[in-house]
Amino acid sequence: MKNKLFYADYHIPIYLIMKINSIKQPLVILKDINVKLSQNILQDINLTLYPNSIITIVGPNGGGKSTLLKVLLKLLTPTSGEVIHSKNLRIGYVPQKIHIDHSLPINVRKFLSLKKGIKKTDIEEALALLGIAHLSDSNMQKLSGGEMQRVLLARAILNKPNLLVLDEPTQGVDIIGQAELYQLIHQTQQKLQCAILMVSHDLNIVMADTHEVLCINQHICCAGTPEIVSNNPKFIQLFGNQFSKNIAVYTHHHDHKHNIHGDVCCRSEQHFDNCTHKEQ
Ligand SMILES: Nc1ncnc2c1ncn2[C@@H]1O[C@H](COP(=O)(O)OP(=O)(O)OP(=O)(O)O)[C@@H](O)[C@H]1O
Repeated sequence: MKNKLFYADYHIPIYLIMKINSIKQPLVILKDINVKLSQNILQDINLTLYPNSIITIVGPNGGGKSTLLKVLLKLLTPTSGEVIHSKNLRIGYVPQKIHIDHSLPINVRKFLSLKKGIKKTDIEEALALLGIAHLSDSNMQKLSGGEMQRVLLARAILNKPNLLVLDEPTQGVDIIGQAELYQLIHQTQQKLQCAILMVSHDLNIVMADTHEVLCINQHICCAGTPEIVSNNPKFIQLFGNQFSKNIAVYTHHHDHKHNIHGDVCCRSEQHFDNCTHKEQ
């Protein structure tokens, strides 16, 4: 069980990460994003992504998660608001769905080489990193759900991204395969030292490696560490108490908070509730 006060495997306290982030240049800033199509899809979304951060987006079906990713990727222009990309931003994207024309047989190597400016060595490296070198001559149409997701992930890392955007990366993968795939995503993040923004319904699996959870239902309902979000009444209202309890099994219960300087404050429950320096 991981101690959620610490960042990934490095045992760096989260308050320190927040301090470090404050001096890092953001990769992406979303400012006051609103999307209105036939109805309001997203309202007043503000989000800043920093290098190496791992953020998981959860929310009900139709809550606007995929739309938010499309806005961030500049595939969809928001009705109002601003999307700012850093100059050095390199994005790798795994979409929720991909259409492969069954009348055009294509093998994995050829599929990966369709991406512009990609060298043979980039493809070999990506296949090796994701443990699918043996699939390089396989027909795309014949891949299993898990193999397909690994190939899509391989395609997303061909340009050595510093931000990986994943929209439900375990679609069509069985429960054992899901845990393996998330582990692979985590290893890939460590290897590439990239940030991850991921939509997932499997918060109980991904939370150990997630720094921040955003719960979205048109607007940001709640945000924070998995522990904070899973205890938030708005999250419990959306996902139910049992889901929240399942997540809580993985969390570290602590009786204090740190103020913005990293000092421990508010030890008792009562002080905690009244504390003006709660972690956000
Ligand atoms: N092009 C469009 N025109 C009109 N409405 C749209 C369009 N694209 C998406 N929507 C609507 O926007 C809402 C949010 O869709 P979105 O796909 O972002 O939700 P989501 O949270 O990713 O859902 P899910 O978890 O089911 O994948 C939905 O009600 C959807 O029907």
